Amino acid sequence: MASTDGVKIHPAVDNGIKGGNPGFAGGTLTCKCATNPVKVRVGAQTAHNHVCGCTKCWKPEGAIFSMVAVVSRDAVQVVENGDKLHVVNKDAPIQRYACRDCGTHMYGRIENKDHPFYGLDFVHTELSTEEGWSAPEFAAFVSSVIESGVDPSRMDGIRARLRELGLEPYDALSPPLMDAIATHVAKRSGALAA
Ligand SMILES: N[C@@H](CCC(=O)N[C@@H](CS)C(=O)NCC(=O)O)C(=O)O
Ligand SMILES: [Zn+2]
Ligand SMILES: [Zn+2]
Repeated sequence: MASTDGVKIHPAVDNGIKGGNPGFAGGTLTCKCATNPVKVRVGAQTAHNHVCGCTKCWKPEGAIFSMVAVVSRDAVQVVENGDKLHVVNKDAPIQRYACRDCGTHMYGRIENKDHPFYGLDFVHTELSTEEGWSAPEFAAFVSSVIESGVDPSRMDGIRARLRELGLEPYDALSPPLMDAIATHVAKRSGALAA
């Protein structure tokens, strides 16, 4: 068994995971700027919260994983200092709106109506002080942390720690989400009845 001593994943999970509150109805995300922070109101509970090891998702200082959940785009509203937001990469499927001053990603949006997750925005609920957001359920794109410079020799310990936290590690999304994507593709191609 690989040692999990001192393996850090993300501040929101490193000391144990707090359960979400099903009745929770949303809160406000605030960027890291000391003055004039960007504020984004998320007016609903999130779903499919997970930690993501990919290089594209925003991570807090020192973390090797991001924590990211989805919510209906209709529930997401920029309420303060939206002029500071810019899209990190206009060509990516997920357009991530980041604060120009502190770099925090405030929400990610899909504009391609054919994308399996069209209609959902991606948000980092740790940016809110409210409690009750849906808890992370699994770990996605785990092998991708190597692309950010994590030594491959650390992977056994990282996967063991994720399992210890109850975050089953996958190298893409979780099987139910991968199945949902494949079903969407098969219905579009006609391989499955729409
Ligand atoms: N190995 C790649 C994986 C990137 C990736 O596919 N990320 C997933 C999970 S967030 C995705 O859906 N990306 C779409 C996007 O970045 O727009 C990396 O780490 O950069
Ligand atoms: Zn900022
Ligand atoms: Zn990601």
